Amino acid sequence: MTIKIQLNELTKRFTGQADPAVDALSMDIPEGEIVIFVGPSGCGKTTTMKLINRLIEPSSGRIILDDEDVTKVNPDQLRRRIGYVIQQIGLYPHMTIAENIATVPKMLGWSKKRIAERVDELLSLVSLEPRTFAHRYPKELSGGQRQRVGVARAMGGDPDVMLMDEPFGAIDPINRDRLQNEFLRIQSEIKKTIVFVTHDIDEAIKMGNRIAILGDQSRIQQYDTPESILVSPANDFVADFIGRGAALKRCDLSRVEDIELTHWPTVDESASREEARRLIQQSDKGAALVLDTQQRPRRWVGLDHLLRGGDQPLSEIGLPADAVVRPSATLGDTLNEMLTARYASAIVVDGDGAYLGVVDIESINEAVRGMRAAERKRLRDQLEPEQASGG
Ligand SMILES: Nc1ncnc2c1ncn2[C@@H]1O[C@H](COP(=O)(O)OP(=O)(O)OP(=O)(O)O)[C@@H](O)[C@H]1O
Repeated sequence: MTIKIQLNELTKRFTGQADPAVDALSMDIPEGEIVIFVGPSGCGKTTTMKLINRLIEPSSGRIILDDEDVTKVNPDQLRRRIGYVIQQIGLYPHMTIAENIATVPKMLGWSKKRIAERVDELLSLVSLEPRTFAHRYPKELSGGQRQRVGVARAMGGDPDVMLMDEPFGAIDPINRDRLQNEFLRIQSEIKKTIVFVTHDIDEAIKMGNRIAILGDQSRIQQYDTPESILVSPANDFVADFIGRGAALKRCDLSRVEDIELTHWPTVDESASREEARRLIQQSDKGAALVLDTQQRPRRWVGLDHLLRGGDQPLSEIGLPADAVVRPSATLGDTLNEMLTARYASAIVVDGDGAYLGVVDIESINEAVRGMRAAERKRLRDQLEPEQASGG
């Protein structure tokens, strides 16, 4: 892991303020990752961002970018290496979209041709058709479109680092979700180092490779991957901040393919009712899954259905085999399916629809226990070398 930005005892005291707004913040920001600052209102997130690009000058401490101390370099030059997106977007209203995006490339003295190409490229990247949007003014765009222009403009000079201060804060939930997904897609291609501020823990978990949960004066309460924060919050502050839904949120980070599936008795749809009954009675389950000739689940047949008499074939009794998921489904989505399913379980099938296994409450419980155990092991492994050297 290469460290892109290092903050070293970074402190900001505003004049006339008794306490520092940011107090001796030290952290490493890895290259190519999205690091999220999340914390309550007024804890110092925005101030910290502005310290990194020196829109606010630190009272003390140092900022190291690419192993170079940039605490004292020319701030204008520093800011050309760092893109900045703010919540109110801050597009220049009297400039067209193309001119807005061209701001930094112009300052960098790029040729007209190179700038025009870059503007087109960036508009396409954020899914705005250049011919339609390049010559409009900001007021002729929707909020979400303006937000995308904000992101495109911050990327104008192709900076390695982007600071994004609640970039999707003012956008309605549906468009917000879409912009987040689009942004993650773009990031998977461009792999910038991104510092992203939000006060929404769900956004932090979705967007972050790492999350820094900040308390007052930007004091780090925990700085770790979303998984680790959800499975083992470092203290009560973090636990309160991530809230009661932590186990459920953790489920959104795991996939069916990562867990052990449960196996229910399966029976061919041409088999006899007698055979189905024998299979169920031999198992510890109350039902069997009827599969067609291509192993695709068709029906759930329970003992009660079989005991009810009649001579319809297995394919015509029981209940439809609904709640079907693929291995790539998240456990969160799978839980959702399970809640509406007759047997409180979801059937897992491969790409051809053939039966692979079942996820039930017990498999989810088992998965959560496994995550906790893995987390405990990780913490032990972290502690041991320290104990060895300290002891
Ligand atoms: N220019 C300033 N002069 C004096 N105090 C300031 C200044 N800017 C911010 N502060 C104070 O510093 C603290 C941190 O503010 P900051 O804007 O960094 O918080 P934040 O975590 O980004 O909050 P929010 O989530 O509400 O945007 C606050 O107490 C704020 O009042």
